[in-house]
Amino acid sequence: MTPIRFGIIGGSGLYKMEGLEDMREIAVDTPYGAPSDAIATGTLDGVPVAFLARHGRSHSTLPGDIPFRANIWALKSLGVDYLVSVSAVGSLKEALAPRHMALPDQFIDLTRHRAGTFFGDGAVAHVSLAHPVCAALSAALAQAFDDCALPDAVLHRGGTYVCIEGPQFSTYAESQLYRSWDASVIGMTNMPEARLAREAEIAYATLALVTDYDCWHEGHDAVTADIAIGNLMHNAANAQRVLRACIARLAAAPPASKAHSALQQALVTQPAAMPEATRARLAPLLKKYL
Ligand SMILES: CSC[C@H]1O[C@H](OP(=O)(O)O)[C@H](O)[C@@H]1O
Ligand SMILES: Nc1ncnc2[nH]cnc12
Repeated sequence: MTPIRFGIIGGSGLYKMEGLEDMREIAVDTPYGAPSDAIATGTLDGVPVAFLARHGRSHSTLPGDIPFRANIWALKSLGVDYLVSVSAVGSLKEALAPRHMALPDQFIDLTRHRAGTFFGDGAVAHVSLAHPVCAALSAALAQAFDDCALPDAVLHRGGTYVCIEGPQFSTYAESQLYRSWDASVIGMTNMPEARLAREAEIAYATLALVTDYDCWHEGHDAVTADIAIGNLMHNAANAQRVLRACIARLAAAPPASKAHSALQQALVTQPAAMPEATRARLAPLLKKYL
């Protein structure tokens, strides 16, 4: 099968990709079970793309129950090496208002109960997460945003995304704590997604859609799911346009990404020394190192 290099994970409010032609749904079986949903493959303006709804198309999976390893493994096995994650986020800064967009470039991972690595079972690797977002992919998203010239749309470049376990939103004290860390946005899903993408040598970047001011802002009600989804619906069409423009840019000139060689200096156990079953499980990740 021809590799599908460009992947999109849609979060809250983004359950399908508009404009996907010759669409086929693929139920990928992985060593980590089934992904969140069937993966929709097709072409966007002639470019092969794979789309996956992170919580399932009917939004029935909690953030902590998302099969992150199955999702990333499945996309990797299709050939994805550039992955754009779309996520609803709360704002931790006055300047990032609801309905703005942001391109976070750092994460603080406060999740507690999620499987966060493909390695283990006789295979040791330590990838670098110093720069968890692919700068080139994020730049392509920023350029795509400019290409679209969306009236009234605002994009913030950079910033730190705090990933909480959820599913409850934060307490006021927690929200103030994250603000004191100078974090920009808060969500429940980008970790361990970003760390697994790095282990799979997939360039990863998040297009964050600001839906609320969490619960710290005196002039705004504390976030509820209804508030978040309501604001997101206003932004979903814009997000789809930015994604489409981004894919066109990437296809025209796929940028170099350090993520594509993340395992080169990370593998401690050589594949030949790994148990056969582990090597088989990691095959899509290790292919070029075997
Ligand atoms: C419905 S608001 C809370 C929900 O939205 C975000 O999900 P995603 O990143 O998939 O858009 C947030 O992390 C929560 O899961
Ligand atoms: N305030 C918030 N906290 C966590 N996840 C969110 N997703 C959207 N808004 C959020």
